[in-house]
Amino acid sequence: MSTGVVPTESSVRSALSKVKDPELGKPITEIGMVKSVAVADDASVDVGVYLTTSSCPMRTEIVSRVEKAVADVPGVGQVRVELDVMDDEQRTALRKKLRGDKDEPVIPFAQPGSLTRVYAVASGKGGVGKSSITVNLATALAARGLSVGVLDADIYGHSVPRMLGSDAKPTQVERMIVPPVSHDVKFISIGQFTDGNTPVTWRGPMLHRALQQFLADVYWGDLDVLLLDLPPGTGDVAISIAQLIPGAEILVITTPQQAAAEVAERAGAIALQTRQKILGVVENMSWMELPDGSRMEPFGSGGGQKVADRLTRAVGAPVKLLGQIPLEPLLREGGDAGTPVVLAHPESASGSALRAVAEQLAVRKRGLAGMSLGIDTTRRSEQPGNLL
Ligand SMILES: Nc1ncnc2c1ncn2[C@@H]1O[C@H](COP(=O)(O)OP(=O)(O)OP(=O)(O)O)[C@@H](O)[C@H]1O
Repeated sequence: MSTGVVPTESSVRSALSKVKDPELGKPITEIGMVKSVAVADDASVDVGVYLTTSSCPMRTEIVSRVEKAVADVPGVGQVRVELDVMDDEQRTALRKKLRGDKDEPVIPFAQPGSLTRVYAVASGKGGVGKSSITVNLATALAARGLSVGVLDADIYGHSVPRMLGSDAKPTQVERMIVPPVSHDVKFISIGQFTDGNTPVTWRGPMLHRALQQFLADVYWGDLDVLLLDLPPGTGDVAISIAQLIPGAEILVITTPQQAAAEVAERAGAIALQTRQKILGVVENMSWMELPDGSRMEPFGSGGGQKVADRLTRAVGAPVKLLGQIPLEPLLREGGDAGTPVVLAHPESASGSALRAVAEQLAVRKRGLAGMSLGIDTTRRSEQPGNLL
């Protein structure tokens, strides 16, 4: 581009300050990723960029962001990007910059004053669509401009990566784990740390430790919302979450079916023991629309409202049915293809219903919805996991 303007190193650096690392979400100039900038007489520019690790999965994206930003600087001719890898000292400096100088990482969401809303998505039974709903709510909230993370703690299913269409592995910078991003959602899954489809058979303490690590060692950045996809049932993980993030609120997923509603209600009742707040109930697979426009209810009706009513009575404050999601092939196809239905077909029946639930979560003011269950748990069963 010959505009007569001569590019300077400072104009190039100022353009680079607008380039963010795709995973860390920070300007590359701030986190020590710009190694060098050289502007030649012929107005071509050489930029040296440090990657955090040599196996950085985002290298192509980083190069293209840098090339584009520099090429847009008036007067710049050819742009060449040369990659290098940070040494240990640089990585330590980066980790300290992002996480502070603490030896033991803390769980940011458990700190007083944390602005991240943490929603634990729970169901009594497997297969009611908990992961599908988690992923759709996450991407719908991200599409609304919120900064969103998903922690897939479903040791039996860990289907979040597939539903988000990404098999990218997290990047490790010393002890800090940087989550991959798909559809603008940062995500970490137990599945990223195991081989293929090997079932995870961790129990109690090991699982607790893994969750603690995912919450403390993962660099989530400043999230507006963190969604946790819990394994079905209550048990160990729900108790761990309650201990690790006492402020997490429970979103209960059920189908309209009586039996599913009963177990979902018990899953919600775990909150009574852990004193967590219940955010609301979502009923999935509520009806199927037939070609003539009529609705068929393969799983019966009323389960979601029943769970909401029973939980309302149990906690003594309103628990709302936040939405009913129809059974629709597009939703399953979105999950299989890795593009959630709220993005692939936002106007579909299931897409609209899910977006309406996301809207309620997005506009929710902190501390207003959900109720603190001021119940003395000490006199209840000592083994809350036995509830189910
Ligand atoms: N409303 C829906 N319409 C069509 N298919 C759906 C719907 N909800 C979920 N499914 C499909 O049902 C299957 C189970 O859903 P999903 O994996 O989300 O359930 P889950 O409760 O997370 O299960 P698990 O706890 O076993 O991991 C998936 O194939 C998903 O695509």
